[in-house]
Amino acid sequence: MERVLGLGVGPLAAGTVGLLILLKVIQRLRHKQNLQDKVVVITGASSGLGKECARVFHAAGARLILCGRDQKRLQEVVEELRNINNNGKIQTYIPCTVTFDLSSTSLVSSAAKEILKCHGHVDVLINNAGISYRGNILDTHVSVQRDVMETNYFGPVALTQAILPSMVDRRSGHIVVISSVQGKISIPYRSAYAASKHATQAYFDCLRAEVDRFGLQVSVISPGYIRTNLSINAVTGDGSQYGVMDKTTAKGWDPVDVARAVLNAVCHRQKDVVLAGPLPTAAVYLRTLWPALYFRLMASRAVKEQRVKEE
Ligand SMILES: NC(=O)C1=CN([C@@H]2O[C@H](COP(=O)(O)OP(=O)(O)OC[C@H]3O[C@@H](n4cnc5c(N)ncnc54)[C@H](OP(=O)(O)O)[C@@H]3O)[C@@H](O)[C@H]2O)C=CC1
Ligand SMILES: CCCCCCCCCCCCCCCC(=O)OCC(=O)COP(=O)(O)O
Repeated sequence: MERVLGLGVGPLAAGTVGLLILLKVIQRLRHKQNLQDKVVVITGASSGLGKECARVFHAAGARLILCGRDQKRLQEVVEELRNINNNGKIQTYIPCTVTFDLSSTSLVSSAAKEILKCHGHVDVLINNAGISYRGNILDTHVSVQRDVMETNYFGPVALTQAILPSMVDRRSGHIVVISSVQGKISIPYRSAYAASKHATQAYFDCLRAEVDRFGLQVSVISPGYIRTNLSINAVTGDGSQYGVMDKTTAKGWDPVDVARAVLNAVCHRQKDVVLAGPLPTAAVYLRTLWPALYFRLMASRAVKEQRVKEE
C-alpha cells in the first residue's frame, strides 16, 4: 500500500495538493473582476460599513449610486468622495444618490426605477443597509419582529427582485448581501435580528442557484462585530432606540477592513464569506457538528446576560 503506480503516496499527495493550489491561483487571477467604470449600488451608504464600501469602490473607479433614508447625510458622503485626490491614477466619478426607506416595498420599487435610470443598468448591487435589535422575546412586540424583518429581509429582497430582470437581460451582474455571523448562528436576545439574517442567507443561497445559468453572481458576506453605530441604532422590544455603544461593537473589526473584504469578494466572485475571529467561526462549526453543546452554551449565555441586566 506504500506505493501507488510506482510512486510513493507522500509525493503523489504533495503533487496533487500543489496542482490544486496552482489551479486555484490561476482561477483567481482569471476571474479577477475590474471595477473601473462599473455601476455599483450601495444601500445604507450614509454611515458605517456602507460608507466605507463607498470609499473603497469609489477608489477602484466604480460609478456609485448611494442609497439611504437621509439625503443630507448621503450628500455629505458624496462631497467627501468628490474631494478625494487620487492623483489621476484611476478615473473616478461623482456618485449619484437615491433616497428611500427600504422597509416600504412600494418605495423600493420606485427607487429601483430611479436607480436604473442613473446609468441604464447596475453591475453590482450591495445590499448593506440594516438595523439590529436588543430584546427578550417575552417582552418584544410582534410588530418589532416584523419591522426588523421588513428592513433587513424584505427590503433587500424587494430591491434585488426589482433590479434582477435587467441583470438577467444583460446576462451580467453581481448581487451582494451583508448578512452577519448571526445569519449562521443565533445568540440570545437577538431573535428579530438573527431571524432576519438567517432568512437573508437562505434567500440569497436560493437566488445564487437560480441565476447561475444566466451568469450572475451572488455573494453572502457574514461579518462578526464591526465598529459602527449598529448597536446605538438598534431597536428594542418596545420599538424604542437602544442607544448604547456595546463593548462588543466598539471592539469590533475596523469597517475599512470589512469594506476591503467586500471589494475582494466582488473581484474574486466569492460566494459565501465569513469575516469573524476564531471564536464566532468555531461557534458556526459547533452549531452544525455538535448542536447539543452549542444549545447548552447559548442557554448559559442567556442566563448570564439576564443576570447582568437585573443587577
Ligand atoms: N456593525 C456590526 O457589528 C455588524 C454589522 N453587520 C451588518 O452590516 C450592515 C451595515 O450596518 P452598520 O454599518 O454596522 O450599521 P449602521 O447603523 O452604521 O448603518 C446602517 C445603515 O443602514 C441604513 N438603514 C437603516 N435602516 C434603513 C431603512 N429602513 N431604509 C434604508 N436604509 C436604512 C442606515 O441609513 P440611514 O439611517 O441614513 O437611512 C445606515 O446607513 C447591516 O446589514 C448590519 O446588519 C453585520 C455584522 C456585524
Ligand atoms: C470548539 C469550541 C467552540 C466554542 C464556541 C463557543 C461559543 C461562543 C459563542 C460566540 C458567539 C459569537 C456571536 C457573534 C455575534 C456576531 O459577531 O454578530 C455580528 C453582528 O451582526 C453584530 O450585531 P449585534 O447587533 O448583535 O451587535
